[in-house]
Amino acid sequence: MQIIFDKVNYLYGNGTAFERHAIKNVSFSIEKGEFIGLIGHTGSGKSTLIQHMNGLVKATSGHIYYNGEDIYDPKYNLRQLRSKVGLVFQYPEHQLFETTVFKDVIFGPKNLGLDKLECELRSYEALKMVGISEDLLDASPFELSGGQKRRVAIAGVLAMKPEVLILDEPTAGLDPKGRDDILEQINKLHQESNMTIILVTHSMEDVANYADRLFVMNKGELVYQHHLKEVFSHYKELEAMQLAAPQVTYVMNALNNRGFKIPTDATTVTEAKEAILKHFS
Ligand SMILES: Nc1ncnc2c1ncn2[C@@H]1O[C@H](COP(=O)(O)OP(=O)(O)OP(=O)(O)O)[C@@H](O)[C@H]1O
Repeated sequence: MQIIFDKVNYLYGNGTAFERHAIKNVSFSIEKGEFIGLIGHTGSGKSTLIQHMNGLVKATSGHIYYNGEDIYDPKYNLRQLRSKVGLVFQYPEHQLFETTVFKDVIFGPKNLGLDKLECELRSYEALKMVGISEDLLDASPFELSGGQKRRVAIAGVLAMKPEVLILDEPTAGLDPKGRDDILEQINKLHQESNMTIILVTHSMEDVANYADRLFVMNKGELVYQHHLKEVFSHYKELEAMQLAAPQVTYVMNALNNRGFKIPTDATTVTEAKEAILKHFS
């Protein structure tokens, strides 16, 4: 699996008085098994960018390659791309509509035209992956808690067996426990099945805990696409984009500025604790 964007531009309302240049000359590649955190201020273009990845939105100019194939080639099978690149929208539970949890999850694989047994197996597997227990399979999705509903919605995408899972703000509106549960499940999927994950979030702490590389969007441009530690070392530039590094980056830099020669690249509380203990022992 590989996704390549080559100088992609997108204009909403192209050629009209309402024209808006939402994606500006964006180029990158994503390899199999990466966990990418995608961050950026409101309106920076994150949602527009991810909708290019499964062909929902077509670039105004530029090229996108999936496994080396140009997705804008007239012969390219976009339907197949959509089953390989699973997109979980913000508040996906708003799209639950079936009478039972199981019927909702099996809807996607059925739509792919797979045989009944395969659809059922995939649905059981997907529900297991997101931690929904068997006693809930016949429940109405509307009887579930907010976190459970969201997990059912994610299972519906996983049942299509995507190679890439893109999640747009999967923790929005959940309580702290619901947030942690969802992120842990996503991380487990990444670790156990080496699934490529693209996580859109406003939380630096979330990306610091889980992502390998960080994509930072600012006013339609992709300004960083590096390893976490590299990006957070530019915390002053991030602030200028109305973003911030994780709290520990500030603590470590403040300690350093006061003469404690501690490495400043810790991104999680655990790493910071270890660096501080090492310094003082
Ligand atoms: N349907 C649309 N028509 C016109 N302009 C749009 C449309 N959707 C988004 N935009 C504009 O395109 C730009 C990028 O929007 P986008 O939703 O991709 O940003 P975002 O980073 O995902 O924001 P958020 O964090 O609020 O979800 C913004 O300036 C937005 O106003």
